[in-house]
Amino acid sequence: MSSKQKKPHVLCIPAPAQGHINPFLKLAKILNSKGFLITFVNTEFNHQRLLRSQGSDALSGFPTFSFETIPDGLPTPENLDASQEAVPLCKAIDELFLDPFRSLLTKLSASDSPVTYIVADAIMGFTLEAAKEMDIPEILFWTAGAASLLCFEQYPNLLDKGLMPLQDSSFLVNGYLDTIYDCIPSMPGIRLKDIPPFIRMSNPGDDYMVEFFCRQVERAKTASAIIFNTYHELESDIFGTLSSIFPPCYGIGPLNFLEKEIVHKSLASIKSNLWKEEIECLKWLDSKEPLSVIYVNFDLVIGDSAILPPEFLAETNNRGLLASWCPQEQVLNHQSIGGFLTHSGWNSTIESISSGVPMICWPFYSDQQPNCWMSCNKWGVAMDIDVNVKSDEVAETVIELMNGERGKETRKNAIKWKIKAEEACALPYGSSMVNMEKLIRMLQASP
Ligand SMILES: O=c1ccn([C@@H]2O[C@H](COP(=O)(O)OP(=O)(O)O[C@H]3O[C@H](CO)[C@@H](O)[C@H](O)[C@H]3O)[C@@H](O)[C@H]2O)c(=O)[nH]1
Repeated sequence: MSSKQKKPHVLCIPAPAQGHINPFLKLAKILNSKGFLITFVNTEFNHQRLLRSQGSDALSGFPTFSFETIPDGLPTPENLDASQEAVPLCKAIDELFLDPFRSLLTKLSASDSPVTYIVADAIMGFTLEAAKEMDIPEILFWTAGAASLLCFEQYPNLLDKGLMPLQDSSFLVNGYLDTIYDCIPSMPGIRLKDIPPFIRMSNPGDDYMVEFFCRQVERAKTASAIIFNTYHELESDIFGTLSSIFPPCYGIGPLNFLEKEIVHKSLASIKSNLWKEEIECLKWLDSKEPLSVIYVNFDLVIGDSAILPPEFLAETNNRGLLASWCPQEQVLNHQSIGGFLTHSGWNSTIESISSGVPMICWPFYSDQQPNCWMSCNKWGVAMDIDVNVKSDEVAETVIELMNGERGKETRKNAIKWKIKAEEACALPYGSSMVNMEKLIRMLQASP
């Protein structure tokens, strides 16, 4: 047997969206640097997007790291650079992905180096079925924060208790959503409005997402382990509650820190941005005073670029810069950045925490509401913005974060959690480093 054949072979399969591909690719590069053969599976649509944004050679020529694709079964959208919509994508995942995934596994099984372990996105629960059929062990990766998994796990309880869905849309604004929901022991004080909002109103799209998440959460209970891009100290009590409901759960993040520590330089050209990065913004930031810039990114590129009113452009000319896709981790680590106005996607949250940058959270949907709640209430690293906010309140919050007393406190907390994140990723006994070693031993132990 050649040395290549002796290597354990891990297949990594993220859900087909930017916020899932990013942490998965970091994990895959870490595992590859630790000696694993890697097959990374994207949808054909996203693979083509990666080739367009990264260059046609960027993903090939790595002897132990290869990319494979499966079709998503969806019609090709008109705008090839738009995010795919959540409901049709989740339906496709549930109904169309299993067969092509099975065929891919069969093909790889017949090769010189069959797959020895699968690491699948927790919302790609269908993979567990194929893995079972082919007797390949599987670990799940929940790419959001650990707290959000607990919130989704509450969906059946919320329905059983009749707390959700709301009777009608008046309940969205009559104060009902401020009701404290005291059923999650490690999240005391969480309100109904902080629960992922698919469950609020009954309509075909949201009802589907509720069913989808209930199914994925139930399946996740049957995996051999679940990993998270978070660190134990950040969510220690949440991990305590998770352990009574789910298989062993491990925080192995922030992955951007472990990536820096472990990944071989030879893998540097493998990147996950689906959009081309506009790196010129870094030069612009160089010209700004320390802690003077607020970075705003909502990361919701669904249609064409936003059209901003000319008054806004005139007002911000010379003191603002608009970019459509930036190197976010570098931006957050730039000394001129004093705050981050974010939609509270988990990657943005953990990247901001690991850069010591305080946030203003303006969550849109899904796990973003619990991420916002944790950021503001548990970690004190953010201030939140209400959905029905007026522009002068946004301005007030930004000024408070950048210059006010509350802002100072929030920045102090953000720096504290950044230091704890560094400690979690430190060799040899940081909690995430130890968990990563556990994961590696698990993946090596497969038949
Ligand atoms: O100009 C940009 C904008 C974003 N990013 C990166 O893109 C990722 C965005 O991820 P995230 O902040 O998690 O947002 P979404 O893409 O919206 O993430 C989806 O997936 C996440 C992980 O499961 C969930 O937490 C979110 O709710 C869900 O919308 C991050 O790594 C950013 O660094 C850039 O590099 N440049």
